[in-house]
Amino acid sequence: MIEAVGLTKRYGAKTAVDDLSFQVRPGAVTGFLGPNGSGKSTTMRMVLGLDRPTAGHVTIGGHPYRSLPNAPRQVGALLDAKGVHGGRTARNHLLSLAQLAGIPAARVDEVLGVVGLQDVAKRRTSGFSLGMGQRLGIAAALLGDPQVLLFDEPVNGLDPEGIHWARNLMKSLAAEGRTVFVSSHLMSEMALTADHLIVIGRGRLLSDMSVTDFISANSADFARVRVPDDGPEDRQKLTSTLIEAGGRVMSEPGGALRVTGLPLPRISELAHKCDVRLWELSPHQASLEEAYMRLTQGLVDYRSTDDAKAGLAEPPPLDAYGHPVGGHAELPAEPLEVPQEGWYAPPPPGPRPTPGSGAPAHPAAAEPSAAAVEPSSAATAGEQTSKDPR
Ligand SMILES: Nc1ncnc2c1ncn2[C@@H]1O[C@H](COP(=O)(O)OP(=O)(O)OP(=O)(O)O)[C@@H](O)[C@H]1O
Repeated sequence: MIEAVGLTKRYGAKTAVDDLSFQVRPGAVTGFLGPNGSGKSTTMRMVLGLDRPTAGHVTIGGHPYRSLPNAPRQVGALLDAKGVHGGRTARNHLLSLAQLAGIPAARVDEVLGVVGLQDVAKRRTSGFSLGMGQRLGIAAALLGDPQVLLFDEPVNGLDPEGIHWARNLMKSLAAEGRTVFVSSHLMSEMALTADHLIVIGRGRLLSDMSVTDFISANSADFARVRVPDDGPEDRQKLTSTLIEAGGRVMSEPGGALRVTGLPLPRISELAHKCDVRLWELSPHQASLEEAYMRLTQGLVDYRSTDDAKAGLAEPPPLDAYGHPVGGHAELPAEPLEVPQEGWYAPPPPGPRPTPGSGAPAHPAAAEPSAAAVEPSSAATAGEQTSKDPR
């Protein structure tokens, strides 16, 4: 088992990992998710003794990596598939790692077969594709037949067949009772591979639960409701009615409403009761990808200014004037004031301005924009390949 307690890493003013506590158990694949720069690699380097924590500690089987007897036989890791000596053949690269760790040469041919590189074993690694490099890194991690395995973005560069293979490999390693800790940006991939998820953002723990719990907690059914475009008052009236009936209502980009907590027939009934015509009433399920993006929203360091995925972000609620208010996902529970005039030019928050003061020209405009340790092996895990200049 890997156990982190209060794990913290600062680089000058930058806190890469912030008071992180978690356990990674044997017999399961644990996915380690977070946006770019959220601290996944730094955490893995600290697990492998390549970076020294600023505070807290992390152990494998109760010991810091550096105190483990014959660590390469106990822990295998793929951190950076590019960290291979390009002049060596794949086989020689693995042989040198095996020799350093006292692993018999026969194991090299075994792992080359496991990762499907037996036919290119005598080729220099400088000519390897990204996917071949990843496979070589995975072979290096498996070399010592370790009980604990860490893989940093192992499917990076793999083709669909390779991704499928890597997924099955992780699962079978876990089924053998090993501890498998895999980082990824891809929620969709982790949902298929992992049994347990640890999600971080800006170095902090956001979620630590089984995939099953994550699904039931995050992929709630919802209804999409749309009223005619020329009926903003109807939209408002329906929103108030649905909230009064116990529903949760959120604005979606494009003017639709996302309703949870009420079955479709009840929504239809309520719309009929308050005399609002519907253009759309359809059942949906929030995807895990969407749930993950919502979870990490606001903790993403690098995002394109026109990132289409920003559209998946749940928009904050709107106040009575159509402006976002902080904090909660629902529209305010109080019935909303429906301005009798000027709906298309709602006043900004604060003191009410005089009409025509430059507020958004349409309710939608008032909504938010959418709302290895050298291919790493156990054999090399103790080497100083870290960015941390100690
Ligand atoms: N040696 C270092 N010196 C200074 N800052 C660093 C160093 N290593 C990492 N960082 C910073 O720490 C933060 C976390 O980086 P890290 O590589 O751990 O994130 P990550 O989640 O693995 O990102 P990615 O998914 O992009 O690989 C980033 O802001 C990064 O710039």
